[in-house]
Amino acid sequence: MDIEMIHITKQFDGKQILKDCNITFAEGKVNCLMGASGTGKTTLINILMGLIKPDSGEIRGVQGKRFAAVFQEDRLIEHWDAIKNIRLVCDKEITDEKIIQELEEVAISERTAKPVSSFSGGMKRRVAIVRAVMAKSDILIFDEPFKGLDMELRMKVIEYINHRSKGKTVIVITHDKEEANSLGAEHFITLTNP
Ligand SMILES: Nc1ncnc2c1ncn2[C@@H]1O[C@H](COP(=O)(O)OP(=O)(O)OP(=O)(O)O)[C@@H](O)[C@H]1O
Repeated sequence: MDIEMIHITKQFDGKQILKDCNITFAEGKVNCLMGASGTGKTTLINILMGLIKPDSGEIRGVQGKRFAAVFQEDRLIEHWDAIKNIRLVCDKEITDEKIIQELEEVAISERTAKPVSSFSGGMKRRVAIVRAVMAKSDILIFDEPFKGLDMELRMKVIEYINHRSKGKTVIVITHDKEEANSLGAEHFITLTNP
């Protein structure tokens, strides 16, 4: 079943951010959410995930579904190593070797047992991406996931995501249409100011 967000409205401090917003995300496809800064893309996905309550509106197609997300911030536990950060969301039977193998796919082959506080911004980003991909989920959300990654790493990470998110409903927020195309986006939604 597709995800439907129907008549969603949201105000912050009296300012209307989302006004009667009607959006469908196609099930099992890569959906690309675009729009200028401040049009409420992050707010919309926070509402979708149940992290923010809308002022009004309805959401269909998410009952019993599990979300995993890469937010604009990495949201890692800084004093934990990469493996432990990822393990937090994985099935118990996933081995350290498997996690290391996935990290290698995004070109992290050293420091996996060191606190992520010692990682570069781009390394932290990739740990956050692997963590979301390895989490048990039906709906995978990426909010500007490639910030801080150079072109070569970006391509590597796109390949990794494409390979590992097959069959899931993917929602990616990006300003870059080419990036969306490389991720195989088939469904494009553009938010505008109300
Ligand atoms: N918790 C909050 N309290 C008050 N205002 C907020 C809050 N969260 C978001 N806003 C405001 O809502 C508007 C939309 O923010 P949001 O982050 O959803 O936009 P966006 O489209 O994701 O932007 P960007 O592309 O820059 O990430 C902004 O004007 C922002 O300042």
